[in-house]
Order: sequence, then structure tokens, then C-alpha cells
Amino acid sequence: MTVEPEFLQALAQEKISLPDDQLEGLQDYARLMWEWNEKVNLTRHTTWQLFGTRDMLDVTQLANIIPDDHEVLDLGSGGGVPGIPLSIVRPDLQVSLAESVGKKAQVLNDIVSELNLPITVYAARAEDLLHDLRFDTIVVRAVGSLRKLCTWLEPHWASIGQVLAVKGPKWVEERNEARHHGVMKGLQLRKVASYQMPETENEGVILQIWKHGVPVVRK
Ligand SMILES: C[S@@+](CC[C@H](N)C(=O)[O-])C[C@H]1O[C@@H](n2cnc3c(N)ncnc32)[C@H](O)[C@@H]1O
Repeated sequence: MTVEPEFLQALAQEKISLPDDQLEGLQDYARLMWEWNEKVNLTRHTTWQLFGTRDMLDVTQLANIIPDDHEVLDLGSGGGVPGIPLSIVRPDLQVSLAESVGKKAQVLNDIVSELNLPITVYAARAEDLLHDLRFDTIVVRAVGSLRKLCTWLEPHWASIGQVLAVKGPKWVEERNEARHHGVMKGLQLRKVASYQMPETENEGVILQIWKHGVPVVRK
């Protein structure tokens, strides 16, 4: 199988280099997701350029940070980013996806079984899962403001090692809003990665949020 030249070019633009088997897995995933996207609204990133730069840049930033063998929950997975590509580039992780819209969760189930990936899909609100399940790391991108996120997770920190939130340049305003509403009380937050978002002057960041203990990052 050959890798699409536009995909390789987009990855090279962000200095992302991956083994051939992972490139093939990512390509299979993108094709399947785009096929489903014609029936169920999953993503606006429907070119190799956008998938290779925007999506894979966020995914590789997360992949660099998450410690070995973590149990990871992708909160609000939508079309599967970041959870599915993360599982492909970090096969040591045990990845689960939480998606509250049933038909999207059904599509995610189809995609992971077609690609034979060791991923569990939950058709549920992530916060409801945390009554019974514990995760070392929750990853979240484009689901809601920090205020919303911290409100959802507030009763569940005993079930969460850390949250890694992918955010854009408005993260400082969001943090201030969350603090103003008192939903960050007792929580620690630090910026663990910062990178320029493609084709913009904007900064993308990964925010680490935790309550108990001292969470580690990989580097
Ligand atoms: C804008 S999409 C983002 C999808 C994906 N994370 C991305 O970055 O492309 C947000 C998704 O989160 C889902 N969602 C919102 N709140 C949720 C919650 N509390 N638990 C699980 N899924 C949620 C929505 O149904 C939607 O599919």
C-alpha cells in the first residue's frame, strides 16, 4: 500500500515522521471516517492537508506527553480525533472513546472494528462513565470551555489521574472564566506543550489539569 503524497507532505510540513505501518493505519482511518462523514456529520477536516497538519499535530503533541501504558479516555470523540489516531501512533496505550451522540458512537464502533483497533467505544456522556471507571489520562479537544469541562468533571476527580486538554489561544480567557465561577477550586493547571497552529499565527496548547498527587508527563 502506498501512502498519499499529500498526506506525507502535510506531515512533513509539521515535522511529523512516523513508521510506514502507522501511516497506513492513519490513512485507512481517515478514508473510513470521511466515507462516514457523508452520512453523519463528524468533521470539517476532510483533506489530507487538514488531517495531516491540524489533527495529527494535536495528536502527536499528546502522544509525546502521555506516559507509557496509560488508560486513556477521549472525552467527546466525535469522528475519533484525538483517540483513534492516538491509539495508532501509541499502541501501548489502552484507549477508550466516549461519545454522547448515539449515531456517532455507532460509527466509531464500526470504524474501530473495521480497523481492528483495541479501542472500547462508549455511547455515553464521559462524566457518567466516571462513576464506575477510572482513567489515568483524559484527553479532550473541541468539546467545551474549561468552565464546562471542570463542571462536568468536578465530582469525579477520584477517577481521573489527569486531563490533557487541547486548546487554542483563548485558553487564558477560558481559565479565567472557570476560576471566576469557582469550578477550578482545588485543581492544578499547567501548560505542558505549546506550538504554532498551521497557517495561522495562533498558539495551540496542551493544558494539564489534575487534583490529586503529581501527574507525570513523558518528557
Ligand atoms: C465538536 S465535536 C469534537 C470532536 C473531536 N474531539 C474533535 O476534536 O474533532 C464534540 C463532540 O463531543 C460530544 N460530546 C459533548 N459533550 C460530551 C460529553 N460530556 N461526553 C461525551 N461526549 C460529549 C458531542 O456529541 C460531539 O460529537
